[in-house]
Amino acid sequence: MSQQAAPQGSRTGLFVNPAAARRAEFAAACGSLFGELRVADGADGALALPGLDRLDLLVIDLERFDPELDHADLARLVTARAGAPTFVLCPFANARWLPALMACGPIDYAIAPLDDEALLEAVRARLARGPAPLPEPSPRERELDALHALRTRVRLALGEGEDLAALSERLCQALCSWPGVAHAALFYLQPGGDLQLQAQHGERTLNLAKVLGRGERLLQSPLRHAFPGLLAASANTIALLDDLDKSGEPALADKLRAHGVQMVLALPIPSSGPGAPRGSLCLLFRAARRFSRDELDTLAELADLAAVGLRLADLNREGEEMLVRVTHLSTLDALTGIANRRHGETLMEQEIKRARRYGHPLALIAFDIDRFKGVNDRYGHPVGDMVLRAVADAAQKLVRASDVLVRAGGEEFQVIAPHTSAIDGLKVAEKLRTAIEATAMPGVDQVTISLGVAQLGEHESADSLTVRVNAALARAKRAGRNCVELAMG
Ligand SMILES: Nc1nc2c(ncn2[C@@H]2O[C@H](COP(=O)(O)OP(=O)(O)OP(=O)(O)O)[C@@H](O)[C@H]2O)c(=O)[nH]1
Repeated sequence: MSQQAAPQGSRTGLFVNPAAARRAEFAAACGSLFGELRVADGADGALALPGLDRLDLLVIDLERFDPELDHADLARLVTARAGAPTFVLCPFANARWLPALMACGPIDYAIAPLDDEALLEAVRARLARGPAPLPEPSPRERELDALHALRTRVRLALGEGEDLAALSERLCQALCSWPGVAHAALFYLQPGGDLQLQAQHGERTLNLAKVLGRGERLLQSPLRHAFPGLLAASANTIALLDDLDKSGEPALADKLRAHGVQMVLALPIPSSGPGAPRGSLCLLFRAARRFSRDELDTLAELADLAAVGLRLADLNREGEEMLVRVTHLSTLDALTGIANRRHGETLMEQEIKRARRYGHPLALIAFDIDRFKGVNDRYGHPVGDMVLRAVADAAQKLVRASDVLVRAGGEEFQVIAPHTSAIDGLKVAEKLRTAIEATAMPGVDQVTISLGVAQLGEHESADSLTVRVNAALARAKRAGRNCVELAMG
C-alpha cells in the first residue's frame, strides 16, 4: 500500500449520513477536496458500493444515527474498510460511539459541531496524511486492541438487557469476535435446576449438544469432568484444556478436532452470593495458544459482566411475571376466574367502538341467580360460592369464544356478545337459562337464572345499554324468574 496521499483531483471519498441536507452541506463544504465524492444515507448503501476499501477517505457523520439501532451496521462498515482511512464526525454529546467504532478498526475523528471551515481543514488534514492512518501496531498493542474490542462487544451485548436467551446468544456472538475463537457457548445453571446449554455460536457445523450427547441436565453428563464448559460450572473453576487428549475422553477429543477445535477454555460465571456459579462461558479455539495475564484478567472480567447480565435478565423476567400476575389480579374475578366488573366495562367500551366502526350489532345479556340469598342462608356461604363458580363455568362453556363473560357483582353476570342482534341475543339467553336449569349443583336444589337482553342502539352509551338491560332483567324477576325479557328500545 502506498504511503503517499493521492493528488487532490483524483481523490475519491464517501460521505455517509441519513439526512439529505447534511450530505448536501458536506458536499458544498468539502467537495473541492475530492475528484469524486459519493454520498450514502446509511451503512447498507455504503456497503453496497463497489470498491469501498479503495476509497481515499470514508467520512461517517454520526449526527442522526442512533447508537442502539445503527451500531451493528456502522461497525460492519468500519470493519469493511479494513484499516483504510476512515474519518468519523462524532456529536459531542454522543462520544460513546468512539470506543464502539474504534473496536472495529482504526478511525480518526473530530467532535461535532464544526463550522464549514474547521470541517474542511480537518478533512484536508486527514487526506494529506495518506492511507496509513496509524503506525503498524506491535503484537502487544494488537493483543490489547483485540481485548479492548472483545470487552466493548461484550458490554454492548449485555447493554441491550433482554431475556436470557437473547442475551446469551449475543454474548456468544461477541466472544466469537476474539481472534482464534471458533465457537463460543454459554452454559446456564437454572435456579434450583440443572445445567443446560443456553446458547452457542460460531462454527455452523458444530453443535455442542450433539458433541456432549445432550443439551440439558448436563451436571449428570458423564463428560462433566472432561469438558471445560461443564467442569467450570460444576467445580467453580477456570478449566483450560490446551490439548484435547488430556480430557481422557478420546471420542470427545475426536469430535471436537473434526470441527477444527484444538483447545477449550471455560470460566465460571459467578453467582451474586455464595454458592454454585450461575454457569460458564466456554471458548473453543482453532489452535492451542498461551494466554497473557491481561487476557486472563479480561476473560475473568467478562465472566463477571456476564453474571451481571444474567442477573438483569432474571430481574426483567421477574418484572414481566409480576406484571402478568398483577394484570391477572386486576382484570379477573378471584372466585370465578372470569372478567371482573372493571375489566368488563373496559371490554364493553372496546366492543362498542368496534361494533360502530364495522357496523355490526352488539348485544348485552345480564343474568342473575334466582333467590340466591336463600342458597346462602340454607347451605352456607361456601356452598353459595361453589354455586357461583358452577354457574360461571356452565355459562363460559356455552358462550362463543368471542363473547365476554363478566361477573358484574355478587350473583349478577353479563355476556357481552359482539356480532349479535337482539333476536340472536334472546336465543343465547334462552340457551343459558336452560343450561343452568339443567346443571346439577352438588348438594343444592335446582338453580335457575333470570335474564335481560338488549341490543346496542345507534348512538347509545355503555351506561344507557346497561340501564336498559338491567331494567329487562328486573322485569324477568317480576315475571316470576327463570325467564328471559327483551329490553325496550
Ligand atoms: N356465597 C356468595 N354469596 C354472595 C356473593 N356475592 C353476593 N352474594 C349473595 O348473593 C345474595 C343476593 O341476594 P339478593 O340480591 O337478595 O337476590 P336473590 O336472593 O338472588 O333474589 P333474586 O335476585 O330476587 O332472585 C346475597 O345474599 C349476597 O350475600 C359471593 O361472592 N358469594
